[in-house]
Amino acid sequence: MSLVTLENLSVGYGANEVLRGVSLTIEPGEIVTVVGPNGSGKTTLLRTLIGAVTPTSGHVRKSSGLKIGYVPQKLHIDPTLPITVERFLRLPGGIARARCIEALEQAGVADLSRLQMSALSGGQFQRIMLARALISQPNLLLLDEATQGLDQPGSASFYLQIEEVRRATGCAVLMISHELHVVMSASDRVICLNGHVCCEGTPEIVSAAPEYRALFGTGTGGALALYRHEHDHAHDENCDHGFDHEHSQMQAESRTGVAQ
Ligand SMILES: Nc1ncnc2c1ncn2[C@@H]1O[C@H](COP(=O)(O)OP(=O)(O)OP(=O)(O)O)[C@@H](O)[C@H]1O
Repeated sequence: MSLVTLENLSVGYGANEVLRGVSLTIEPGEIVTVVGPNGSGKTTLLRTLIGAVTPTSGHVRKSSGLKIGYVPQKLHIDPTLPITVERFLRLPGGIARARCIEALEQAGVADLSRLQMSALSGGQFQRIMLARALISQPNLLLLDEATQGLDQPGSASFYLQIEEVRRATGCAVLMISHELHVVMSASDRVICLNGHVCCEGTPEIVSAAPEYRALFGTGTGGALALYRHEHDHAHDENCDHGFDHEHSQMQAESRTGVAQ
């Protein structure tokens, strides 16, 4: 049974309809990446999943026993606040120390528990956010641009950790990222969102960074050209991702790891 099923979901803020007719499923244990241009509704999709936004129409069906862990796009902690990593993770109350340590281990940062939150590097901070999301032992992990601000090795390492978390816990992962060349190596499926689901398919690894940069620099059309479009639906006039299916001959490697 699917962990989550979205049926014909539409979401808006006042008169601004951000998502329309979105249908998708998340299966247990799969890693799914959502790509799409700025403002295409990616964050809104995640926020709808966690119940922070109410859909205007359609349904969100969750399997019984679904537990979601959420790593938000940004979390600001007052740098003058003296608080250790362990204390921060146990803040909600009732969290056993052993569970806290286990989550830190799953996030690959067991050695950071005694550090001050203000002393963490950007990459370490995100690992702590990951540990925080893992504390409740979720079977669905949502990541919203979780590597924003990290350098490429930092991002690659973070996503390898996500794969390790999936291997160790069996949780499904739904993540948003712009770093397609890194993220897609870890993804089973990519969903292209632009208000609606433009298309979805299996990702391919882009081998050469210059090609990646060239494509990424061309905006949405380039970014979305990074994976093969394996769908067979006809595009309607609302789909404006600007991708020419006849010119998708990207150099790609087999699923061996992150791009160089
Ligand atoms: N709380 C809100 N109130 C009103 N409008 C909002 C709110 N949150 C998002 N929007 C609008 O909804 C649209 C989609 O925003 P959303 O953050 O979901 O897109 P996104 O694809 O995640 O964008 P980005 O890639 O820039 O993070 C944007 O036009 C945004 O201005």
